[in-house]
Amino acid sequence: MTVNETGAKTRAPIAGLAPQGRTASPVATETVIELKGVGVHYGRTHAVRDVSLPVARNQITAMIGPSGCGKSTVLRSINRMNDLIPGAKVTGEITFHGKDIYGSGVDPIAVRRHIGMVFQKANPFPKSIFDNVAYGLRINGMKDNLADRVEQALRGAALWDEVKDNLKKSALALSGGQQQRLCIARAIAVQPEVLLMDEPCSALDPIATARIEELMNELVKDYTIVIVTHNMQQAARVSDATAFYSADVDEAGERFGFLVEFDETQRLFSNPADPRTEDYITGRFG
Ligand SMILES: Nc1ncnc2c1ncn2[C@@H]1O[C@H](COP(=O)(O)OP(=O)(O)OP(=O)(O)O)[C@@H](O)[C@H]1O
Repeated sequence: MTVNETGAKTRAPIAGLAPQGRTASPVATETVIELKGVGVHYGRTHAVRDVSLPVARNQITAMIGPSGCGKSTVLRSINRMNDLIPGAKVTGEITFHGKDIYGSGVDPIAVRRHIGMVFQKANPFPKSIFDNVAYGLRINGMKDNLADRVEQALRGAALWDEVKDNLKKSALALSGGQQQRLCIARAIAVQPEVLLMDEPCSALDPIATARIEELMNELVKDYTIVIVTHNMQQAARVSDATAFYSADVDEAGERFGFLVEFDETQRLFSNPADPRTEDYITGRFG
């Protein structure tokens, strides 16, 4: 991977993105997840409207945009985390390998096992390092070779060398960056296919942030990643595709978020199709 003058990384282009594919919903050939006309209500508020985009396998898809435009809301809809928020309702369709994750009979817990999540603030359980990583394995009945699985997850999260002699120590004694990598280990322990990351570095210093970004570049070889970030430079550095969201007010005076543009990261940052994207990435927004 290299970084061009816009700061955007240049890895293999997203399969299937046509050169003229400048619409909000270009088609990726190796689509793992697809959002089609997705909207999210919180009670009577239609907070996010009509989002359509594909998420390509073994790519990092970033979601950027101003505060309150619905990035986290959309992210949470991808593994049914919004189900846990009273009054939240998702409309439209979200497919995982072509299957509607909101279809009747689909178990949201099974969805979350395949599509894991890492949150903004590291949230280890008040348990040992080992038990944090083993937690999901135990509740998912993946108890065979538990120690090996925990070790593999900690290695995968680039934390093993730092904690291997202290696995019984409380996870809460780790630094913030280590705690976030522990949460990544906990998420990957159950071998999901997709990792959703909601501003995973926003509480971290630049060194810990760089380690997580490095780690993402490793993880994407095995996982498909969707990241929400406030940090445009981070989106440019780590992602392959970027979705830019914004917010507007409808005729009834209600504020709502929507997708402005989705494209390969390099192109979105160097030659955005929509003037609203350009205003945002050049700092002229608002
Ligand atoms: N649990 C909730 N209950 C009610 N409204 C919510 C809830 N979570 C988010 N919202 C509303 O949905 C809209 C989108 O919020 P969301 O947090 O998804 O945006 P965001 O782009 O991720 O913002 P930020 O960058 O500040 O995290 C906002 O108007 C917000 O107030």
